Amino acid sequence: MSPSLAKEVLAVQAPVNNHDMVGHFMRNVWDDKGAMGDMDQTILWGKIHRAMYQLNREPFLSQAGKIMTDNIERAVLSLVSSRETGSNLKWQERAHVVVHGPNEYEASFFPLIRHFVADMVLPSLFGTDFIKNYPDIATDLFAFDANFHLFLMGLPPWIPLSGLRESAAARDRVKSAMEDFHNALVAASRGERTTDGRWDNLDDVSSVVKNRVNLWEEAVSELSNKEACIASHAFLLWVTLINANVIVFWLLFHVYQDSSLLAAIREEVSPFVHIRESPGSPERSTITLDSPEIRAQTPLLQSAFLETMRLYTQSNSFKNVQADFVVSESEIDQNIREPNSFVPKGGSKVPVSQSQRTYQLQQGDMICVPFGLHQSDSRYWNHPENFDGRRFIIQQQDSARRTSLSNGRVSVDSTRISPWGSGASICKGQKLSYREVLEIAGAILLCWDIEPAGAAGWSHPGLAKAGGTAIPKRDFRIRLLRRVP
Ligand code: HEM
Repeated sequence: MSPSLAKEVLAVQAPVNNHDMVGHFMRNVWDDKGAMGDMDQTILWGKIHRAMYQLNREPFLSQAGKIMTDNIERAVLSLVSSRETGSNLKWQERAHVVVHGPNEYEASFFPLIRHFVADMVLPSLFGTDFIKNYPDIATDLFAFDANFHLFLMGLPPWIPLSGLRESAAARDRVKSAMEDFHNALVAASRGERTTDGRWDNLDDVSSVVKNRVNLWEEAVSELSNKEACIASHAFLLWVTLINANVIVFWLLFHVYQDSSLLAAIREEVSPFVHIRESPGSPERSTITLDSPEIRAQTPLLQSAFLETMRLYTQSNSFKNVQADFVVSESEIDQNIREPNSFVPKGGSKVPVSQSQRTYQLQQGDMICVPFGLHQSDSRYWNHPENFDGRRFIIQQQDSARRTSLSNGRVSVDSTRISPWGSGASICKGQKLSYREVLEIAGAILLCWDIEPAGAAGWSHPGLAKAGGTAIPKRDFRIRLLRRVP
């Protein structure tokens, strides 16, 4: 489906929605026993869903963004470290870190990055007590997600397929953690304190999560059980962890193997990552991130980020049509899709008429918009199978902004892909994840040298199925050297 058609089909005012799909999804994937599909849809798609929009708005963005940035500044120099024990650095434990010498380590690349990113972002939404009480929540979430496609098909956990039972058990643990967390927040909002001290510090839970808990609590009093509420919290945890973490990994994977791109990105980002070295006592070295400037002044890093999204996100948007309506493809898309779509007229050829690019959709139709297909369509992209970190860079004639790129005024064109979806169900974590990926990737690129540990060099580890962005098929060991003394 061409981009202009996708935009029209998913436009906020188009008579389509995914409400039935969400009911089906929650039943199969999150095992909510049909509770969400059965509940009052005006409450679900009214105030409860609307509360999710706050994730893309202030004050949430500044508050959560600050917590995340503080976490990155505190942790990036200890991405791997011989001085920290594994107990408080889960990402090191998962990555099987081996210490080779002062400031030199070996680790499994994907688990290291995936868990590091999880530990940076989760407290900004769910607060520190949640992570303290459930330090293995990301591990469980990933174990569940490994068989996401089987759950989506509606397979019951007892089917003897490899790992399905374990994934279902991990899903149950995630749901039970969310229920415990929900109950703790409800108790705290009533002024009750837990006697065991596990939930004494819920002040740093984000406003959005607290608000959602309150709204669900109101709705739950009308419902026979909490299944829908718990599944909804688990869903938020899932969407937080299945894309950005993986994107950071693939972005680093491609940038580190291209020395000229790596050098150019480091040059571009370094004015906004302030490193204070402490030679002789490296544990006292610090970094601080200039968040607004990282978002405003790093077109090359952002182009590489978008290129990573183009190659690895495989988003599909499913919708049911609620009323008949008509959509039209743009002339540009028609010509790209069918370059010979000209018809003879008066001795010459003119583009096909608007009516030939128009489609009638009927109430009851089901639509799937496969964004990932467009992202790999050679009619839209030169050598779409290759990673080209500069692909989204555009010249910006009228901007005073200069970058370190040799050709002067440049910017990024983020309109060519829609990895966050489109329309009413567009990703509500778009802005937070933009900041998350740029800051984490930028800080790691400046603080660490990374090269493959195995003889196979940078050969691609292949792609495995996952609920969100495609993950690597096999382990990839790396050597890391800290650049900050
Ligand atoms: C690079 C990272 C991310 C990508 C590529 C991504 C992509 C997506 C996509 C494709 C959808 C479905 C859109 C549709 O159905 O049309 C979605 C939904 C959603 N995402 Fe993200 N996402 C990312 C990060 C995040 C993060 C970090 C959060 C949480 C803070 C988040 C929260 C959500 C929510 C709440 C929804 C459901 C929206 C709704 O149903 O209205 N996402 N995301």
